[in-house]
Amino acid sequence: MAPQAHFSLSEENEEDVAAGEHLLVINVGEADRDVKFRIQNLTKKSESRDGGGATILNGLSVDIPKGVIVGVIGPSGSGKSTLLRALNRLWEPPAGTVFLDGHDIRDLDVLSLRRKVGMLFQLPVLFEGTVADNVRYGPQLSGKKLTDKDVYKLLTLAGLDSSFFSKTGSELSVGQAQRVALARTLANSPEVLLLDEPTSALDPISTEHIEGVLEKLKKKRGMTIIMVSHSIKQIQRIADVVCLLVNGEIVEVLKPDKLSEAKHPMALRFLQLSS
Ligand SMILES: Nc1ncnc2c1ncn2[C@@H]1O[C@H](COP(=O)(O)OP(=O)(O)OP(=O)(O)O)[C@@H](O)[C@H]1O
Repeated sequence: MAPQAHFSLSEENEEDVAAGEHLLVINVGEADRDVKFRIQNLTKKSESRDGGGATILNGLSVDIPKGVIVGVIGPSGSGKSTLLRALNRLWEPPAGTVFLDGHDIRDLDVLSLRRKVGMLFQLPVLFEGTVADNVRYGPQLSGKKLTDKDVYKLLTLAGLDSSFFSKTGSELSVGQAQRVALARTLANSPEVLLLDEPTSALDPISTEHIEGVLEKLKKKRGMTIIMVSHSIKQIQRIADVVCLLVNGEIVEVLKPDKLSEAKHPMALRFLQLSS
């Protein structure tokens, strides 16, 4: 059964609060649920010659539990993509700020990190060659050749039938290409999926397909999914918890059906204008 998501501002952990860390805890109603990602005082400034760049992420701290779908929403420029990109080192977070299963991601081999933590972007970019070539790409990098059957299985998982196997990128709609990109990511057997507005360029049917796949991945494989979306409705359909990001800080963590209870003035304004 899907966890009953609820949120608490961490009065539970006074030591952490005293240390100024982990003020926000995502609690999914199971006390011993493992933390998949621990983000601890993550800060990023834009680069400037005088060293005094603008703050993009501002001491962000949050624990992401295993096997949940976390929605990340917030105004444009609030740092959502920057946060996602830190989690598989598309930019290097400072040491001691991002932990996967308790390991500082800076200490992990970057390619194996990216296999474990797959990412899907707003617009799919397929490599040259067939759909099957694309799906085989990741495992091939680590010396593993997927059989045709493996490829068919992955296509099915991503909601595509066998007729797509030999097609090339130019023969696909954006929605179909996004599902191929998903199959290609899933070929690496990731434990976490980072999704940066994965359906914003898709029609409602393709969107429904992708959302269905994500829910299945969570339920059947216990995958942890962190999804940035501008669609409050989408977040309400599939997320277990929602992080509201404003000016590089997570200002609220709420259940999707409790978004109207947000207290932060900017978060409230954003939610009012988005609904
Ligand atoms: N490498 C960089 N150098 C300088 N500034 C950057 C860099 N990357 C992002 N920014 C700035 O950081 C801020 C946050 O950007 P980010 O793309 O993370 O926001 P976002 O919340 O995902 O926005 P959107 O919803 O519009 O996609 C923006 O002001 C952006 O211009």
